[in-house]
Amino acid sequence: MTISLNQVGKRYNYDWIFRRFSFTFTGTGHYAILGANGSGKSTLLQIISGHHHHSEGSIAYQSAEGKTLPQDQFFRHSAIVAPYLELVEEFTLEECFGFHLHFKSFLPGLTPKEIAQTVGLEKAWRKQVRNFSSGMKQRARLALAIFSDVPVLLLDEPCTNLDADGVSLYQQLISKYCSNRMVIVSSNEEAEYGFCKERIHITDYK
Ligand SMILES: Nc1ncnc2c1ncn2[C@@H]1O[C@H](COP(=O)(O)OP(=O)(O)OP(=O)(O)O)[C@@H](O)[C@H]1O
Repeated sequence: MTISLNQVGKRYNYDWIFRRFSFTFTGTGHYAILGANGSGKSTLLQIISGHHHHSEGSIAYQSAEGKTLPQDQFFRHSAIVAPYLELVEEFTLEECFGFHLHFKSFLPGLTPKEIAQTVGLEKAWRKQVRNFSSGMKQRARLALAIFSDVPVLLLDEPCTNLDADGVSLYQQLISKYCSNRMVIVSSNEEAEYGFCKERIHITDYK
């Protein structure tokens, strides 16, 4: 997968958040988008994911086979973790995973129950999401994204609400399941993006 941004800018009303952002994300690269609070990291990630529109410039997506993908098809090839993405509160974890499987498959070789176990949620299998702690919800979000069989992972503050064990689990999952996929992390925390060789400072594009 290749994601090419050319002179991309985003404006809210009269305020430009960033401008003239040109960058190509390729293959199995691991990228960190860095910057202070409010600098536009999440906004850039949401533009890449297609959740937000950019105000100027262009974005092109190309599959590994060299086919151009329309922006509205990119979600089929990517998975996102972000604090603002809600899980369905009425579902149990089992139902949550079942619902997710209508849209995306999990990586081969693991059952949903094994995935729940891997992220420490085996006891929550039949519990409604509304009764999860904030850290349990984050573990569920991470599981749904990292175990999705997609070539691109977009991670916005992926360790939000995780305890020390949770952060260590995140790092293990990244190292075990993400070496052969593109990962883009928007973060201020070294523990979240330490594995990313490529660093992008959003403040360079003001
Ligand atoms: N819907 C919106 N309307 C107006 N301004 C917005 C909107 N969404 C975001 N912004 C502004 O865009 C700027 C960038 O926000 P963004 O959430 O991308 O920052 P961030 O770098 O991810 O911050 P943090 O590190 O705090 O998560 C902020 O000034 C924010 O107020």
